[in-house]
Amino acid sequence: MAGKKSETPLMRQYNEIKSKHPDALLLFRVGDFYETFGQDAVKTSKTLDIVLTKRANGSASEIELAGFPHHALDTYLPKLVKAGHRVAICDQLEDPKATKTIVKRGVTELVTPGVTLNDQILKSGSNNYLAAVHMGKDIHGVAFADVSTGDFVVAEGRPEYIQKLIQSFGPSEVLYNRQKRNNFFEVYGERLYSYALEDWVFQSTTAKESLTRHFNTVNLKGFGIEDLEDATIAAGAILHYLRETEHHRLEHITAVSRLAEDHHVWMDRFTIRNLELFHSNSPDGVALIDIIDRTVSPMGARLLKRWLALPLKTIDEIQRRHTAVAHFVENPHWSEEIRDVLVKVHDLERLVSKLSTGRILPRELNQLKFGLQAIGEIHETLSQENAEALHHLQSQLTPIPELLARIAETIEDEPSVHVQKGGVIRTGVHEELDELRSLMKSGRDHLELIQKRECERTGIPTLKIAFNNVFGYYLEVRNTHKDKVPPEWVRKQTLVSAERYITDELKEYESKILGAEERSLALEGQLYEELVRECAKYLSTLKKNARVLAELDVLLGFSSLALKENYARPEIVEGDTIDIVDGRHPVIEKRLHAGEQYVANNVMLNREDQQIIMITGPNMSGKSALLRQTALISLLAQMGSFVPAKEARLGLLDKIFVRVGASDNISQGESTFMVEMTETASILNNLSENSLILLDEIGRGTSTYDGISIAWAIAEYLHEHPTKAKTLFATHYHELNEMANLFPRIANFNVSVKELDKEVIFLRKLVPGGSAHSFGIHVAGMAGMPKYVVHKAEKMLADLESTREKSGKADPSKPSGEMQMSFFQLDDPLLEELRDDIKRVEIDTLTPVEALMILNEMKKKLGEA
Ligand SMILES: Nc1ncnc2c1ncn2[C@@H]1O[C@H](COP(=O)(O)OP(=O)(O)OP(=O)(O)O)[C@@H](O)[C@H]1O
Repeated sequence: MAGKKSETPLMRQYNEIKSKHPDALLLFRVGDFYETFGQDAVKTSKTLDIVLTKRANGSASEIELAGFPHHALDTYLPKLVKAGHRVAICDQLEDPKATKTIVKRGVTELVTPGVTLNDQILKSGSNNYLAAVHMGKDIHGVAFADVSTGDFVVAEGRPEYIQKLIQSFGPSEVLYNRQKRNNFFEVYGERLYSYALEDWVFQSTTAKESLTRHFNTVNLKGFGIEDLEDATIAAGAILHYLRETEHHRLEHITAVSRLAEDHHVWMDRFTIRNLELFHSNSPDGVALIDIIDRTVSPMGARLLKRWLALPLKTIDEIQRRHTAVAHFVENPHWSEEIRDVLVKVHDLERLVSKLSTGRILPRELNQLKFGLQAIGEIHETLSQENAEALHHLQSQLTPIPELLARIAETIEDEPSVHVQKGGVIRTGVHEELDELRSLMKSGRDHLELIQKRECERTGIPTLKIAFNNVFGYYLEVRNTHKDKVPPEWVRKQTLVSAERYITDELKEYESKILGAEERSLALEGQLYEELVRECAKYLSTLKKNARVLAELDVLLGFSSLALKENYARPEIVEGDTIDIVDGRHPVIEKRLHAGEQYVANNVMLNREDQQIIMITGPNMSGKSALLRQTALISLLAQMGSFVPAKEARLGLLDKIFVRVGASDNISQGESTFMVEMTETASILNNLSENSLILLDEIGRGTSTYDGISIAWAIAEYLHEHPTKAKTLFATHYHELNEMANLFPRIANFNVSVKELDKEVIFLRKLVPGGSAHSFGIHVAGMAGMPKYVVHKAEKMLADLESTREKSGKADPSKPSGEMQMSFFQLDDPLLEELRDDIKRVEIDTLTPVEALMILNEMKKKLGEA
């Protein structure tokens, strides 16, 4: 305990530092070791599988202890952080030799899952985001920062939007306001790695001050976030946390940018999950990103993820990307050459961050050199091509030949790992350094001469000169030759089989050599720092270059994908058509067994005459694949990629919704019908004219009639809704085929199968028309059900169908008067008035209280009638 009299000074110092970081594991540097004590030691020994010991705590009490050598930090730190610990690294802040009292110590870095620059913790192709969420009254603000790349973005909007962003960005750590803990977990769930900050951090003025101070600006107007109060507060919380974790050199965070909700295609988190964009939903599955990622640099891989999470909505920008990809596709050899150069760029973005924080290693400076070389070459190649499509990239790429030359002239080709070890700065860079080095060399040469001379003089053949830290250079004599040692040698140490001696001459040269060495190392360190500072002047140009190279990498990746997988350039058109010829599912087509061929299909949707396609077909026929491929083709197109189809004419989408009937999600433990309905309800409340909606077996989470009725009602709602959102509805309720007769913009298609002697052969071709029955029993047979079960089921079905036909009841496909009546076609005057009331309501600006008042008003009208 702090302040206890019996405590050793070391433990007193430890306790004092630990009290400032109670929730972090404190790695306390003692000599060559990092030590942990008490509960920290218990956790550390468990996580790292190292020995837990006990030692007297300077008093009668004992304390647990676990430690490891300081050079093992790179191995152990990632393990601790990946196990979910926050780790405070406490170093010795002064040379122990320079002080007579206890060495000064302090925390130099607090490493948490969301804040780290450690290459062993970071994944090269992914960003490592720290997020902060500020929950305003109705609007939430979010900020994402990746200290390893300098990325810093903010957004604000309704909680669903922020949830979706959090899902897309996948932060490693999320900061929130301790006072709003319950609310935070209610909205964002318990699965995130989160950390609570105090309420005062989430204040508008504090945040603004901290941001303007960081960016050295008067206000935040230049970043376009001035009016985003909640987002600004979140961004402020991030900066606060970075300071708290001892990250003070953040010059590489050069700007904060705003993610505008209306700039990108809206996909909610259910859609992202159901389309398996980033993760597959089955253990052995493959996600879309795994198929489309053909990038060759980590920066490209990260940018691709960003593009996939945020597909574009502006025709010009999308077409600019397509045109560049087309250019690469048309010039494959030339493109491959650029890719070969890009491979050499390394992770320029992360190198820039290391520059800014001053933690760049000599060989990383050489990587920067190769990156600069590559930039020069690529710039040159792009300029020669002089293609309109590439102008945008070429014009933003800025070679920095002077910096390239400076690094090349200064750093050795094969420098040692740490500058403290020397051997980093080239000869010819600094006169004094060269002199010191030759002094060291001649000193060492002279030592060799001494050794030779004394060998001859004394007749000791095995005499050798060596060095240790305790008494410097010495002469070592094996015991057998002890008697030949001259009297002027001074004995320093006796070993089992040898003795060690020093001489005046040896010490004279030692001081020359050591003095030169010390001075030369100091000088190298100084020159290295100067170079790093010089490089840091180019931070923002380097960052911009990194960004351009990342974009180039992604576009080249798209072209490689297009060539290898036979993708075509989509035509982006004004209007609302989706017209895909011979479309394929990008992931499934790669996962078929040998000999199987993916069957391509056409899909045509528009708001005028084919708004909703009702797709029936037996289980396993390929309905889900068809639905998803339609969304994925649009999504790929709006990211800037070519698409797996022969042709595609695509009107821009602004929202994509995918919902899957409950039982398809059973593996995720979310099979309740309630989840299915909640997810679907959120689509119906967020429709837009350019939405694409995919409903896969919606309604099957409940009994058949319930399910058919709900599916029917949803399809009818979508048809009647003024947005006329394009919809693909997969179902094995063939009863829904009746809807095509009643609603002009609903069309029936089925995924065809051939029946041969009660065998079902999947043809996987989408053809017009409904299907007569559900084939479920055939599939049961295929699945190896005992024959008895299959026959019994066939008989039961036949019986049920004949009973139903006789009674003519409860079949929504033979609509009763009520079923046919559409909500929007009611002709009762009172209901009409109510309908008008509803239509007048402006949901966007409606407060809950106003909604209640309107409802009350309507109830009154109904009561009076
Ligand atoms: N067009 C296609 N060409 C070749 N194989 C396909 C095609 N579409 C689907 N498949 C194969 O069929 C399998 C089942 O497809 P899918 O899941 O789309 O069927 P489904 O009709 O939705 O079935 P369920 O109703 O049981 O969910 C896929 O995993 C894939 O292997």
